[in-house]
Amino acid sequence: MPNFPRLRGMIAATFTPMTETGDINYAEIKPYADYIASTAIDGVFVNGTTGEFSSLTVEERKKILECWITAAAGRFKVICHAGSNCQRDSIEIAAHAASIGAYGIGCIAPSFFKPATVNDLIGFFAPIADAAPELPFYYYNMPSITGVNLPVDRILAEGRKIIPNLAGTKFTHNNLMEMEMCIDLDGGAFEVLHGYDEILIAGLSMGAKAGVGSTYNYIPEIYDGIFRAMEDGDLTTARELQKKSIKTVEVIIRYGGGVRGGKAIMNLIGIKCGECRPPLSPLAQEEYAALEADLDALGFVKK
Ligand SMILES: CC(=O)N[C@H](C=O)[C@@H](O)[C@H](O)[C@H](O)CO
Ligand SMILES: CC(=O)C(=O)O
Repeated sequence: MPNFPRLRGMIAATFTPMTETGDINYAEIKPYADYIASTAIDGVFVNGTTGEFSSLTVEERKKILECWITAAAGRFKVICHAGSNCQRDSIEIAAHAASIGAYGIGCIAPSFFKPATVNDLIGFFAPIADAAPELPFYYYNMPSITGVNLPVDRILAEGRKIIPNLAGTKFTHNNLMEMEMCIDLDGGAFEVLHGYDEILIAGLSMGAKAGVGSTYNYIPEIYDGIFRAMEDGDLTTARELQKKSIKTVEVIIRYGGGVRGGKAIMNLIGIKCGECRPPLSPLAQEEYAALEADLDALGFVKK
Protein backbone atom coordinates (compact mmCIF):
# COMPACT_ATOMS: atom_id res chain seq x y z
CA MET A 1 0.00 0.00 0.00
CA PRO A 2 1.46 3.42 -0.91
CA ASN A 3 2.22 5.62 2.07
CA PHE A 4 0.67 8.93 1.09
CA PRO A 5 1.42 12.16 2.93
CA ARG A 6 -1.59 13.40 4.90
CA LEU A 7 -3.55 16.58 4.40
CA ARG A 8 -3.84 19.14 7.17
CA GLY A 9 -6.06 22.15 7.62
CA MET A 10 -8.45 23.70 5.14
CA ILE A 11 -9.24 22.37 1.69
CA ALA A 12 -11.72 24.73 0.01
CA ALA A 13 -14.34 23.15 -2.25
CA THR A 14 -14.29 25.53 -5.21
CA PHE A 15 -17.23 27.22 -6.87
CA THR A 16 -17.25 27.13 -10.66
CA PRO A 17 -17.15 30.67 -12.06
CA MET A 18 -19.77 31.19 -14.77
CA THR A 19 -20.56 33.99 -17.19
CA GLU A 20 -23.89 35.76 -17.62
CA THR A 21 -24.79 33.27 -20.33
CA GLY A 22 -23.98 30.30 -18.11
CA ASP A 23 -20.71 29.36 -19.79
CA ILE A 24 -17.66 28.60 -17.66
CA ASN A 25 -15.71 31.76 -16.85
CA TYR A 26 -12.27 30.15 -17.08
CA ALA A 27 -10.52 33.53 -16.88
CA GLU A 28 -11.81 34.08 -13.34
CA ILE A 29 -10.00 31.00 -12.00
CA LYS A 30 -6.64 32.81 -11.88
CA PRO A 31 -7.84 35.69 -9.65
CA TYR A 32 -9.78 33.14 -7.57
CA ALA A 33 -6.57 31.09 -7.14
CA ASP A 34 -4.59 34.21 -6.23
CA TYR A 35 -7.18 34.96 -3.57
CA ILE A 36 -6.97 31.38 -2.21
CA ALA A 37 -3.18 31.64 -2.10
CA SER A 38 -3.50 34.84 -0.03
CA THR A 39 -5.36 32.95 2.73
CA ALA A 40 -4.40 30.14 5.12
CA ILE A 41 -6.21 27.62 2.86
CA ASP A 42 -4.00 24.60 2.11
CA GLY A 43 -5.68 23.21 -0.96
CA VAL A 44 -8.75 23.09 -3.16
CA PHE A 45 -11.26 20.39 -4.03
CA VAL A 46 -12.29 21.12 -7.61
CA ASN A 47 -15.56 20.16 -9.34
CA GLY A 48 -17.22 18.80 -6.23
CA THR A 49 -20.76 19.50 -5.07
CA THR A 50 -19.92 23.16 -4.60
CA GLY A 51 -18.42 23.22 -8.10
CA GLU A 52 -21.74 21.88 -9.51
CA PHE A 53 -20.00 18.83 -11.00
CA SER A 54 -23.27 17.19 -12.01
CA SER A 55 -24.13 20.22 -14.16
CA LEU A 56 -20.78 20.19 -16.02
CA THR A 57 -19.67 18.28 -19.10
CA VAL A 58 -16.58 16.07 -18.93
CA GLU A 59 -14.70 18.48 -21.20
CA GLU A 60 -15.57 21.40 -18.94
CA ARG A 61 -14.45 19.47 -15.86
CA LYS A 62 -11.09 18.72 -17.45
CA LYS A 63 -10.53 22.30 -18.55
CA ILE A 64 -11.55 23.73 -15.16
CA LEU A 65 -9.06 21.42 -13.43
CA GLU A 66 -6.31 22.42 -15.88
CA CYS A 67 -6.97 26.09 -15.09
CA TRP A 68 -6.78 25.42 -11.35
CA ILE A 69 -3.53 23.48 -11.56
CA THR A 70 -1.94 26.15 -13.75
CA ALA A 71 -3.24 29.00 -11.58
CA ALA A 72 -2.23 27.32 -8.32
CA ALA A 73 1.33 27.07 -9.65
CA GLY A 74 2.31 24.87 -6.72
CA ARG A 75 1.09 27.38 -4.12
CA PHE A 76 -1.58 25.00 -2.81
CA LYS A 77 -2.78 21.45 -3.48
CA VAL A 78 -5.38 20.75 -6.14
CA ILE A 79 -7.61 17.71 -5.59
CA CYS A 80 -9.87 16.56 -8.42
CA HIS A 81 -13.37 15.35 -7.78
CA ALA A 82 -13.95 12.68 -10.42
CA GLY A 83 -17.30 11.29 -9.28
CA SER A 84 -20.29 10.90 -11.58
CA ASN A 85 -23.07 8.46 -12.33
CA CYS A 86 -21.09 7.22 -15.32
CA GLN A 87 -18.05 5.12 -14.43
CA ARG A 88 -16.48 5.68 -17.85
CA ASP A 89 -16.65 9.45 -17.46
CA SER A 90 -15.06 9.17 -14.02
CA ILE A 91 -12.23 7.00 -15.37
CA GLU A 92 -11.53 9.58 -18.07
CA ILE A 93 -11.57 12.44 -15.54
CA ALA A 94 -9.29 10.62 -13.07
CA ALA A 95 -6.77 9.64 -15.75
CA HIS A 96 -6.67 13.20 -17.06
CA ALA A 97 -6.24 14.61 -13.53
CA ALA A 98 -3.27 12.32 -12.92
CA SER A 99 -1.71 13.28 -16.25
CA ILE A 100 -1.77 17.01 -15.42
CA GLY A 101 -0.47 16.80 -11.86
CA ALA A 102 -3.48 16.78 -9.56
CA TYR A 103 -2.67 16.01 -5.91
CA GLY A 104 -5.42 13.42 -5.40
CA ILE A 105 -8.80 12.10 -6.51
CA GLY A 106 -12.13 12.22 -4.69
CA CYS A 107 -15.19 10.30 -5.82
CA ILE A 108 -18.77 10.52 -4.64
CA ALA A 109 -21.06 7.47 -4.91
CA PRO A 110 -23.17 7.14 -8.04
CA SER A 111 -26.71 8.08 -7.06
CA PHE A 112 -29.08 7.51 -9.97
CA PHE A 113 -28.58 3.77 -10.01
CA LYS A 114 -27.39 3.29 -6.43
CA PRO A 115 -24.89 0.63 -5.35
CA ALA A 116 -26.81 -1.88 -3.25
CA THR A 117 -23.81 -3.25 -1.36
CA VAL A 118 -20.36 -2.27 -0.18
CA ASN A 119 -18.90 -4.51 -2.88
CA ASP A 120 -20.99 -2.85 -5.60
CA LEU A 121 -19.59 0.53 -4.63
CA ILE A 122 -16.02 -0.76 -4.41
CA GLY A 123 -16.42 -2.41 -7.80
CA PHE A 124 -17.63 0.90 -9.25
CA PHE A 125 -14.65 2.78 -7.80
CA ALA A 126 -11.85 0.28 -8.51
CA PRO A 127 -11.19 1.15 -12.19
CA ILE A 128 -11.54 4.88 -11.45
CA ALA A 129 -8.90 4.71 -8.71
CA ASP A 130 -6.78 2.55 -10.99
CA ALA A 131 -6.86 5.27 -13.66
CA ALA A 132 -4.78 7.42 -11.28
CA PRO A 133 -2.84 4.71 -9.44
CA GLU A 134 -0.12 6.98 -8.04
CA LEU A 135 -2.61 9.36 -6.42
CA PRO A 136 -4.49 9.04 -3.13
CA PHE A 137 -8.13 8.15 -3.73
CA TYR A 138 -10.80 9.35 -1.31
CA TYR A 139 -14.35 8.10 -1.06
CA TYR A 140 -16.58 11.18 -0.80
CA ASN A 141 -19.34 10.12 1.57
CA MET A 142 -22.42 12.37 1.48
CA PRO A 143 -25.56 10.33 2.17
CA SER A 144 -27.77 13.46 2.45
CA ILE A 145 -27.45 14.07 -1.28
CA THR A 146 -26.60 10.66 -2.74
CA GLY A 147 -28.97 8.57 -0.65
CA VAL A 148 -26.11 6.04 -0.48
CA ASN A 149 -25.59 5.26 3.20
CA LEU A 150 -23.34 2.21 3.15
CA PRO A 151 -20.98 1.69 6.15
CA VAL A 152 -17.89 3.75 5.40
CA ASP A 153 -15.55 1.77 7.65
CA ARG A 154 -16.39 -1.37 5.66
CA ILE A 155 -15.94 0.44 2.36
CA LEU A 156 -12.43 1.39 3.52
CA ALA A 157 -11.49 -1.98 5.00
CA GLU A 158 -12.84 -4.03 2.10
CA GLY A 159 -11.93 -1.44 -0.51
CA ARG A 160 -8.24 -1.42 0.21
CA LYS A 161 -8.05 -5.11 -0.66
CA ILE A 162 -8.62 -4.23 -4.31
CA ILE A 163 -7.88 -0.48 -4.39
CA PRO A 164 -4.26 -0.09 -3.21
CA ASN A 165 -4.41 3.73 -3.44
CA LEU A 166 -7.58 4.04 -1.32
CA ALA A 167 -6.32 6.68 1.12
CA GLY A 168 -9.47 7.47 3.05
CA THR A 169 -12.74 9.32 2.98
CA LYS A 170 -14.12 12.79 2.79
CA PHE A 171 -16.77 12.40 5.41
CA THR A 172 -19.76 14.71 4.92
CA HIS A 173 -22.19 13.27 7.40
CA ASN A 174 -23.35 13.81 10.97
CA ASN A 175 -22.69 10.24 12.06
CA LEU A 176 -19.67 10.95 14.25
CA MET A 177 -19.60 7.43 15.66
CA GLU A 178 -19.04 6.13 12.15
CA MET A 179 -16.44 8.85 11.57
CA GLU A 180 -14.51 7.77 14.64
CA MET A 181 -14.67 4.14 13.52
CA CYS A 182 -13.07 5.17 10.22
CA ILE A 183 -10.36 7.18 12.00
CA ASP A 184 -9.57 4.26 14.31
CA LEU A 185 -9.68 1.58 11.63
CA ASP A 186 -6.56 -0.52 11.27
CA GLY A 187 -4.51 1.59 13.68
CA GLY A 188 -5.29 4.86 11.91
CA ALA A 189 -4.44 3.58 8.45
CA PHE A 190 -6.98 5.83 6.71
CA GLU A 191 -7.26 9.56 6.33
CA VAL A 192 -10.63 11.01 7.28
CA LEU A 193 -11.35 14.47 5.94
CA HIS A 194 -14.03 16.35 7.82
CA GLY A 195 -17.09 17.47 5.78
CA TYR A 196 -19.75 19.67 7.39
CA ASP A 197 -18.20 23.06 8.17
CA GLU A 198 -20.80 23.89 10.81
CA ILE A 199 -19.61 20.99 13.02
CA LEU A 200 -15.88 21.21 12.33
CA ILE A 201 -14.98 21.23 16.03
CA ALA A 202 -16.77 17.91 16.44
CA GLY A 203 -14.82 16.27 13.62
CA LEU A 204 -11.52 17.66 14.92
CA SER A 205 -12.30 16.42 18.41
CA MET A 206 -12.81 12.97 16.91
CA GLY A 207 -9.34 13.20 15.43
CA ALA A 208 -9.72 14.59 11.90
CA LYS A 209 -6.77 16.78 10.88
CA ALA A 210 -8.13 18.33 7.70
CA GLY A 211 -11.49 19.39 6.33
CA VAL A 212 -13.01 19.99 2.92
CA GLY A 213 -15.61 22.74 2.90
CA SER A 214 -17.38 25.34 0.85
CA THR A 215 -17.63 28.06 3.49
CA TYR A 216 -13.83 28.03 3.96
CA ASN A 217 -13.79 30.05 0.73
CA TYR A 218 -15.21 33.17 2.31
CA ILE A 219 -14.56 32.88 6.07
CA PRO A 220 -11.16 31.14 6.11
CA GLU A 221 -9.96 33.14 9.11
CA ILE A 222 -12.76 31.67 11.24
CA TYR A 223 -11.86 28.09 10.34
CA ASP A 224 -8.14 28.73 10.59
CA GLY A 225 -8.89 29.94 14.11
CA ILE A 226 -10.85 26.75 14.85
CA PHE A 227 -8.00 24.53 13.62
CA ARG A 228 -5.51 26.44 15.74
CA ALA A 229 -7.69 26.58 18.85
CA MET A 230 -8.44 22.85 18.65
CA GLU A 231 -4.74 22.12 18.20
CA ASP A 232 -4.09 24.18 21.35
CA GLY A 233 -6.90 22.50 23.28
CA ASP A 234 -8.69 25.85 23.61
CA LEU A 235 -12.28 24.69 23.36
CA THR A 236 -13.75 28.02 24.46
CA THR A 237 -12.23 29.87 21.52
CA ALA A 238 -13.03 27.03 19.13
CA ARG A 239 -16.66 27.07 20.20
CA GLU A 240 -16.96 30.86 19.84
CA LEU A 241 -15.58 30.62 16.29
CA GLN A 242 -17.83 27.67 15.46
CA LYS A 243 -20.83 29.77 16.52
CA LYS A 244 -19.76 32.41 14.00
CA SER A 245 -19.51 29.78 11.28
CA ILE A 246 -22.99 28.51 12.19
CA LYS A 247 -24.41 32.05 11.93
CA THR A 248 -22.99 32.26 8.42
CA VAL A 249 -24.33 28.82 7.47
CA GLU A 250 -27.76 29.88 8.77
CA VAL A 251 -27.63 32.75 6.28
CA ILE A 252 -26.63 30.62 3.29
CA ILE A 253 -29.41 28.16 4.08
CA ARG A 254 -31.89 31.05 3.72
CA TYR A 255 -30.54 31.69 0.21
CA GLY A 256 -30.73 28.13 -1.06
CA GLY A 257 -27.77 26.48 0.68
CA GLY A 258 -24.04 26.14 0.33
CA VAL A 259 -23.92 26.19 -3.46
CA ARG A 260 -26.51 28.84 -4.45
CA GLY A 261 -26.06 31.03 -1.35
CA GLY A 262 -22.31 30.47 -1.22
CA LYS A 263 -21.82 31.42 -4.85
CA ALA A 264 -23.67 34.66 -4.18
CA ILE A 265 -21.31 35.42 -1.28
CA MET A 266 -18.34 34.87 -3.60
CA ASN A 267 -19.79 37.51 -5.92
CA LEU A 268 -20.19 39.88 -2.96
CA ILE A 269 -16.54 39.43 -1.91
CA GLY A 270 -15.39 40.19 -5.44
CA ILE A 271 -14.67 36.74 -6.90
CA LYS A 272 -16.93 36.76 -9.93
CA CYS A 273 -18.50 33.32 -9.78
CA GLY A 274 -21.76 34.35 -11.46
CA GLU A 275 -24.92 32.32 -10.98
CA CYS A 276 -25.50 28.58 -10.73
CA ARG A 277 -26.56 26.39 -13.63
CA PRO A 278 -30.14 25.15 -13.73
CA PRO A 279 -31.93 23.69 -11.91
CA LEU A 280 -30.44 26.04 -9.28
CA SER A 281 -32.05 29.41 -9.93
CA PRO A 282 -30.19 32.73 -10.19
CA LEU A 283 -30.43 35.20 -7.32
CA ALA A 284 -32.61 38.27 -7.91
CA GLN A 285 -31.12 41.72 -7.22
CA GLU A 286 -33.34 42.03 -4.13
CA GLU A 287 -31.91 38.77 -2.81
CA TYR A 288 -28.38 40.12 -3.19
CA ALA A 289 -29.34 43.25 -1.24
CA ALA A 290 -30.98 41.18 1.50
CA LEU A 291 -28.03 38.78 1.64
CA GLU A 292 -25.62 41.66 1.98
CA ALA A 293 -27.69 43.11 4.82
CA ASP A 294 -27.80 39.72 6.57
CA LEU A 295 -24.02 39.40 6.31
CA ASP A 296 -23.45 42.98 7.49
CA ALA A 297 -25.55 42.18 10.54
CA LEU A 298 -23.07 39.40 11.35
CA GLY A 299 -20.12 41.74 10.97
CA PHE A 300 -18.98 39.74 7.93
CA VAL A 301 -15.67 41.10 6.68
CA LYS A 302 -15.59 41.70 2.93
CA LYS A 303 -12.23 40.80 1.53
C1 LIG B 1 -23.04 19.97 0.28
C2 LIG B 1 -21.77 20.67 0.66
O1 LIG B 1 -21.45 21.60 0.00
N1 LIG B 1 -21.13 20.20 1.72
C3 LIG B 1 -19.93 20.76 2.21
C4 LIG B 1 -18.87 19.77 2.56
O2 LIG B 1 -18.78 18.64 2.36
C5 LIG B 1 -19.95 21.75 3.33
O3 LIG B 1 -18.94 22.67 3.12
C6 LIG B 1 -21.25 22.51 3.44
O4 LIG B 1 -21.42 23.26 2.29
C7 LIG B 1 -21.22 23.44 4.60
O5 LIG B 1 -20.96 22.69 5.75
C8 LIG B 1 -22.49 24.22 4.72
O6 LIG B 1 -23.55 23.37 5.06
C1 LIG C 1 -17.94 20.81 0.14
C2 LIG C 1 -17.50 19.76 -0.70
O1 LIG C 1 -16.78 18.95 -0.30
C3 LIG C 1 -17.92 19.74 -2.07
O2 LIG C 1 -18.35 20.76 -2.55
O3 LIG C 1 -17.83 18.71 -2.74
